[in-house]
Amino acid sequence: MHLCKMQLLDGKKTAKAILNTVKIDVAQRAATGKKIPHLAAILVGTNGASQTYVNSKVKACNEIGFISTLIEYEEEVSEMKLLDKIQELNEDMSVDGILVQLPLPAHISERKVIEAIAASKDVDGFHPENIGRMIMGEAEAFIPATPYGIMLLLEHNNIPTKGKHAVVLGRSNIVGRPMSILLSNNTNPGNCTVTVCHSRTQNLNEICSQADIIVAAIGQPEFLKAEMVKEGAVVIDVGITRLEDASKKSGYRLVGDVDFEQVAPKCSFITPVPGGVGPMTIAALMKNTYKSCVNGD
Ligand SMILES: NC(=O)C1=CN([C@@H]2O[C@H](COP(=O)(O)OP(=O)(O)OC[C@H]3O[C@@H](n4cnc5c(N)ncnc54)[C@H](OP(=O)(O)O)[C@@H]3O)[C@@H](O)[C@H]2O)C=CC1
Ligand SMILES: Nc1nc(=O)c2c([nH]1)NC[C@@H]1CN(c3ccc(C(=O)N[C@@H](CCC(=O)O)C(=O)O)cc3)C=[N+]21
Repeated sequence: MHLCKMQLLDGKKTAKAILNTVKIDVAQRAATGKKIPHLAAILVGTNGASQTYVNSKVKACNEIGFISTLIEYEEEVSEMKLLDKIQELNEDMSVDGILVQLPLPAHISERKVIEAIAASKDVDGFHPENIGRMIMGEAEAFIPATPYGIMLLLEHNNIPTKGKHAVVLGRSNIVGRPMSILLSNNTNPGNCTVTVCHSRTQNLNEICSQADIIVAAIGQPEFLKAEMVKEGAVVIDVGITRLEDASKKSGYRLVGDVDFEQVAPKCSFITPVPGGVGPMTIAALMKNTYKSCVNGD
C-alpha cells in the first residue's frame, strides 16, 4: 500500500502571517489618521481555560496595534449588569468589536447576552443576524472565529476542497454547524459535499472513513482513530481538552479530538494541537474586528 507523505498544517505559522498583514493595514490606517480597531472583551468568573483564551486575544490585539479593553466580572455578576455593560459598549463609538467569552455561569442566559450585542459589533459571529447572513452567503456577515479560522487555514495552504466529501464531527452553534455551512458554500475553499455527525449518529466510523476532509469538533480527547480515516485525508482537529499531567509545568497537557500519533501517518494534511486551529481562531477574530472598524469609516 502506498503511504502518502503527511504535511503538518501549521496554524501558528499561518496565523502569524495573517496577523502580520492586518498589522501592516492598521499601521497604514494610523499613518493616515484613520480610526484604529478596538476590541472589548468581557470575561465572567475565573475559569482557567477562559482566562488563557481571553489573554491570548488581548495579547494579539497588542501585537498588531489594536486597542483592547478587558472587562472582568466575578462569577456572581447579575445578568442585568452584564446586559447594561453590553448596551454601553454598543453605544460607545470607539468600540468596534464586543466579545463575551463563553461559557457563562448558569444563572446568565447566553442567548440573551449574545442577542444584546449589536450585530454590527458581534465579531464572534454568534448573533442570529450574522448566522442568518452567513447561511445566505452574504459578505457582510461576521463568521464565527473558529470555522472562519479553519477556512483561512485551508485557503492559505491551498488545500483543494471543491467536490470533496467533508465530514464534520459536532453540531454546536459556535463550531460544527457553521463549519458545515461554510464548507458547503459555493466558495473557495468550499464546494464540499458535507456530512454532519453528532452524538446520535449511527455508523460514524464508516462515515468518517469515506471522508476526504474531516473536521473533528466534539471535545472527546483522541476520539478519531486511524481506522476511521481514509488514506490521504485532510484532518482538522478543533478539540482542546486539558488533561492533568504532573510532568508539565502548567500541570496539564492539551489533547485534541484526534489520536494524532495514529492518524497523522495516513493523512495528506493534519493540524496539531496546540498550534493548529487555536491560533487561527484568534487570527480570524482579529480579522473580524478589523472588518468592523473599516465598516465604520
Ligand atoms: N481551537 C479552538 O479555537 C476551539 C476549540 N474548541 C474545542 O472544540 C471542541 C468542541 O467545542 P464545541 O463545539 O463548543 O462543543 P459542544 O460541547 O458545544 O459540542 C460538541 C458536539 O460534539 C458532539 N459529540 C459529542 N460527543 C460525540 C461523540 N462521541 N460522537 C459524535 N459526536 C459527539 C455533540 O453532539 P450532540 O449535539 O448530539 O450533543 C455536539 O454536537 C471542544 O474540545 C472545545 O474545547 C471550541 C471552540 C474553539
Ligand atoms: N465568545 C467566545 N468566543 C470564542 O472564540 C471562544 C469562546 N467564547 N469560548 C471558548 C472557545 C475556545 N476558543 C479558543 C481560542 C484560542 C485557543 C488557542 O489559542 N489555543 C492554543 C493553546 C492555548 C492554551 O495553551 O490553552 C493552541 O491551540 O495552540 C483555543 C481555544 C475560543 N472560544
